[in-house]
Amino acid sequence: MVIEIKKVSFGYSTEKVLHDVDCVFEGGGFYAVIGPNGSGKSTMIRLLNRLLIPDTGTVQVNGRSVQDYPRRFLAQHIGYVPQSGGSSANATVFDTILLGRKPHIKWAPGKSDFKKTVNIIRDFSLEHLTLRLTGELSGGELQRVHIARALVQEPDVLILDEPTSSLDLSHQIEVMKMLKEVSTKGITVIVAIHDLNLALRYADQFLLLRDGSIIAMGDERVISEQNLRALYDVEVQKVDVDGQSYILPLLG
Ligand SMILES: Nc1ncnc2c1ncn2[C@@H]1O[C@H](COP(=O)(O)OP(=O)(O)OP(=O)(O)O)[C@@H](O)[C@H]1O
Repeated sequence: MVIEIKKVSFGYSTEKVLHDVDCVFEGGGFYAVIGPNGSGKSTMIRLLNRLLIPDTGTVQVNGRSVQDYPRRFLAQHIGYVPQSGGSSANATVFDTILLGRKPHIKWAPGKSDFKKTVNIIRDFSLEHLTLRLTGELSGGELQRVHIARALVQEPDVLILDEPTSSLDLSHQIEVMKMLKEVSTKGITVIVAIHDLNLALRYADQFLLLRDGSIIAMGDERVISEQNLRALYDVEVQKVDVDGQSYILPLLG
């Protein structure tokens, strides 16, 4: 599934937040959207599944405007995990994750919906929490539950807004590895993320947003010292350790 943003501008009020944004997300890529606070990352990814509508320009899914698709189609094919994880009713972890199957269920969950739910719970090692209410979880546990719910939906495109923001180091790696794995199976993964080193390690395409405009897009070479200085006004060094690039901020 290919998603294309064509000459999109958007503002919540008269002031524009995105200016003439043009970019293509190809099927199976792992895209990291990077930029300072308020640069428009969340806004941009919310346009992809029609949570927001462009003021000008279009968002196209497989060559057709996203506005022309029925809601159910988008729910089946595009998964979205908002920044805060999204509100969920105070249901059990099991029911919350099972809800990810909702776009595929006619009137009641079938055997395969339960099986997929059990499998994803195992993949995320959430077995000990299945009967816990979501309101009783820690921020990181809840974030993993919401990512599991998005994965059980089996979308073609998975959009996540800062999916590792509440996670400890080992769970950050677990989640990014899992996203990498699903992208290798052909699912397009798009994450807004502040952690440049996690992005560099797992994503394969990078989109740099500054003040609502894309200043660079491409492979890991766009995460350059020069571009990061332009983005954050901070001096950094890009270093190589055993063939893997890392960004080292030079703290003043
Ligand atoms: N619902 C809203 N109503 C009005 N303005 C908004 C709304 N949501 C975001 N904005 C504004 O739009 C701009 C872009 O916000 P956005 O959330 O897209 O940035 P971001 O790059 O995701 O930031 P962060 O890294 O802090 O999450 C900001 O100036 C923000 O204040």
